[in-house]
Amino acid sequence: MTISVPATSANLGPGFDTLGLAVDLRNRVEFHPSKFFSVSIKGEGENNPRLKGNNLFISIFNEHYSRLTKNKQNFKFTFYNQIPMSRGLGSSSAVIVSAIASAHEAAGIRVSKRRILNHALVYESHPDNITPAVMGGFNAATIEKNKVFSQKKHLPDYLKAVVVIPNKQMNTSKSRTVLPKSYSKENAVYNLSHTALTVAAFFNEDWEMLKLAAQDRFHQKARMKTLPELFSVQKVAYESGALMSTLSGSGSTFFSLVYDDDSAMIANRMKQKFPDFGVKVLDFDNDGLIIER
Ligand SMILES: Nc1ncnc2c1ncn2[C@@H]1O[C@H](COP(=O)(O)OP(=O)(O)O)[C@@H](O)[C@H]1O
Ligand SMILES: N[C@@H](CCOP(=O)(O)O)C(=O)O
Repeated sequence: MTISVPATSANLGPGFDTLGLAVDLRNRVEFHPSKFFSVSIKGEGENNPRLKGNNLFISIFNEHYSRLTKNKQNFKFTFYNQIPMSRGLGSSSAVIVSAIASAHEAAGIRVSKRRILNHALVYESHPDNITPAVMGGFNAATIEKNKVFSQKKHLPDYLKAVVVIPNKQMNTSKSRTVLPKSYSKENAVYNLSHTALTVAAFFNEDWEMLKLAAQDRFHQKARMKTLPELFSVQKVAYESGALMSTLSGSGSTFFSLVYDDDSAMIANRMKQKFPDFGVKVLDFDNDGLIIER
């Protein structure tokens, strides 16, 4: 059995804990029952000994597998990881979603994507990464009574993501501690109106509106100050024609949405200006969680 889940870019400027989209960079896991438990990792995390044992995936998988089957069974897991960890591309969401889906598959129980998403909320309290990780595309999401309610927009092929990935890791829970404890009414209204406009621009495919809409007063500045080159990354992205350019999740990656025709030029500019950072041009992902039986 193979399960794969895409990377995600959350917040998209003003939509803190609300907006997110999926990009075509996937973590894939293959597994089968085995006499002995084993973990093999290829790609991101392959040199991290902490991931070879009871990592986040394994603990969530075990929790769900024993809840569903009341059995103890060993599995051999092989992970093919493309999503860099703690860089704001939703690696933890991908792991959470794939562990829950894998446990259901291993137990022979078919569940809806919506059910998997609601289980994922137990491990990640904000829905902006887990929703596109499960559903694909652009999503606006909220939580009511411990359930995720969301709306998805399919993203067209003529748009691409240019992601600039610094070496510096930014742990999400740590990065949430640098945020203000409260916001003025003026700033709250600012983010509310810009989030509404961002959502409308995505749904109406008014891409030229995104630069204005995707401005934020809640979280980006405080986080970007911990890696000030990110201000230059955003400036170069906009000078080069990016349609929107925002801190990806809690960082450190910077996400730009661009026209396909501009993507190679913008990526090359980024590579020239920021030679120490990784730069990738990615398709958007409209599938989310994929289960191959
Ligand atoms: N492939 C993976 N396998 C196991 N655990 C992972 C993997 N990717 C991420 N994690 C877990 O998620 C944590 C990173 O989560 P977080 O700081 O929220 O970063 P991100 O922005 O990438 O989601 C890692 O420290 C690790 O515990
Ligand atoms: N809304 C969250 C998003 C975190 O995304 P991640 O990819 O950095 O885990 C936040 O801003 O903290």
